[in-house]
Amino acid sequence: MKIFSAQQIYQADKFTIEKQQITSDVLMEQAATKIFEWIHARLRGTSVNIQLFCGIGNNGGDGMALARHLQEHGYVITVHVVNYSEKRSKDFLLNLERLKDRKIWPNFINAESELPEISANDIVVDAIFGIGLNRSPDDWVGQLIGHINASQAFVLSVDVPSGLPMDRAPWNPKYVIESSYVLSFQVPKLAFFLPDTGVYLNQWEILDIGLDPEFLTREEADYELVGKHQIVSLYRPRLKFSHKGTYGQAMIVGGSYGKIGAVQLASNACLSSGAGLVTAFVPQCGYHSLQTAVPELMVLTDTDEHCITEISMPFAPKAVGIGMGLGTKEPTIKAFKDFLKQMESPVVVDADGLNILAMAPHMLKDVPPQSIFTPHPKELERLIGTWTDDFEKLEKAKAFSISHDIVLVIKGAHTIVLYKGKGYVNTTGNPGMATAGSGDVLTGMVTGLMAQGYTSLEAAIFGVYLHGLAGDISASQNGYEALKASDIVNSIGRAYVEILSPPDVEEKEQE
Ligand SMILES: NC(=O)C1=CN([C@@H]2O[C@H](COP(=O)(O)OP(=O)(O)OC[C@H]3O[C@@H](n4cnc5c(N)ncnc54)[C@H](O)[C@@H]3O)[C@@H](O)[C@H]2O)[C@@H](O)CC1
Ligand SMILES: Nc1ncnc2c1ncn2[C@@H]1O[C@H](COP(=O)(O)OP(=O)(O)O)[C@@H](O)[C@H]1O
Ligand SMILES: [K+]
Repeated sequence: MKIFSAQQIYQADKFTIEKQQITSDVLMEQAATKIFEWIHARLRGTSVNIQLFCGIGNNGGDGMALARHLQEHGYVITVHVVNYSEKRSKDFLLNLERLKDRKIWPNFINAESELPEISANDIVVDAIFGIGLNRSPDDWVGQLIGHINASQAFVLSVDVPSGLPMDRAPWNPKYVIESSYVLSFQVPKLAFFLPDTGVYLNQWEILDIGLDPEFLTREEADYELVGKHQIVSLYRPRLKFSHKGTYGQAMIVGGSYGKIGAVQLASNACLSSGAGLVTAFVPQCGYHSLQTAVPELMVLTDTDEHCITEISMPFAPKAVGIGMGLGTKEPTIKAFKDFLKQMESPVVVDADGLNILAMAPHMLKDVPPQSIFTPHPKELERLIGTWTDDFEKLEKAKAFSISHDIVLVIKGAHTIVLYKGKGYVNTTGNPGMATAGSGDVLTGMVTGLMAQGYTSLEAAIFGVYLHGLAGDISASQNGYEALKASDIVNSIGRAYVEILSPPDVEEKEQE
């Protein structure tokens, strides 16, 4: 699913109005009707107090139109107009009049007003600001937002949580609605998926308000939300007359004294993701544990007991994942440097491999094109420097990925894969995966997919989704806290089964 910028959403709006020869208030009515239907399907006329807070732009207009539908169906409503500007939008005014025609008189709130009482049992509809927010809310509006947040009422946001900008961090983190549920129009918004701004919403859902499909199909987006539908289209089926050679020989290089487990996790994940043959290259201290723990694995060792000093590959692997538990000792750095010089096809670089590159950026020129980097936030900062907010981080990361021709996997709650200026936002995974070794598992999986012939970009997108899904399956069985990285490996098989199962009704709708 495409993720459009606010600018593109306004364009879609304009295109739809022109092509379908409708007025803008028809679109607003469609949006408000969809929200009403959503609420009505759940409340079925329950006599709960619904307090609507409406701004004076089109987001507020949506709120006013919704208020009318709610009232017509007998709901108990209070309508507040958050009167933050004299520049009221045309469709807001139209819907204000329609409300007054039905003898509903909103309560106008301005800087001098007392804050309205909100009970924890009320439902708040948040229609103060939408995607048009372009500066900090005034202090009195910010205080009203704080008051709503403190009420503990269920807050349903129209389109976006009010006060949340679409292209930067909030000016004042307290002046943003903490939304229980966001009903967002037509397309998901990037801010929902980034760590600094995603915290303002609990759940979200997309409502189709009838923006023109021609525009939605034709318009290119900088970011895409990756769901099961996209993943299924990347899947490469196993062939009946195949053999292990068909699925490639993968190599996992890493480990140092006390950190052999990282290689074990990655190698196991590589095997379970479907690679035909997997060989681990480790210092000698890792030999026995790996041979015992993973019988399917072949093990090669360095001449050194405790760390890697020279990476010799007696065969040409189809894919290599390197870096987990590697350490950054001088001889290891040299071995890594020689390894990069020797490699021509893309490699997957993780953990200390990335730390070495951050310490010695001149080595970046030796990284084969289309290699995959899988940094967590700290490793990313070492590579690209600090950032002021997530949006700047993404711009810097994109520039890095383009200049080095790297598929950059920015790990997090919503991992984002960047390549050639485009971002792919993942939708699987859970907080149980914030545990030691889960990144090693991802590296093994992505390497295993490359061994099977997936391109770098496909392996990154598919691997990240599969990894998150395996984590979700593990969490559904044992909860978040007990989830260990090895559980993720054990769920890879079920994750494949889930990907290949026919879509259920909800998934079909999202396609
Ligand atoms: N294509 C779509 O997706 C549709 C969008 N609609 C609604 O329209 C909304 C966007 O409406 P608007 O463009 O009118 O913008 P908003 O309703 O988000 O904001 C209203 C206006 O307030 C001003 N403003 C911005 N920040 C301010 C601040 N901090 N203090 C005071 N004033 C400020 C701006 O001039 C802005 O246009 C969407 O979020 C959505 O709710 C719907 O009406 C239907 C169609
Ligand atoms: N809150 C979360 N929600 C979803 N996925 C998460 C969350 N926290 C971590 N993960 C995932 O777990 C992995 C952690 O990787 P990393 O930090 O490198 O772990 P390690 O270095 O211990 O192997 C990443 O793939 C990341 O996306
Ligand atoms: K809103």
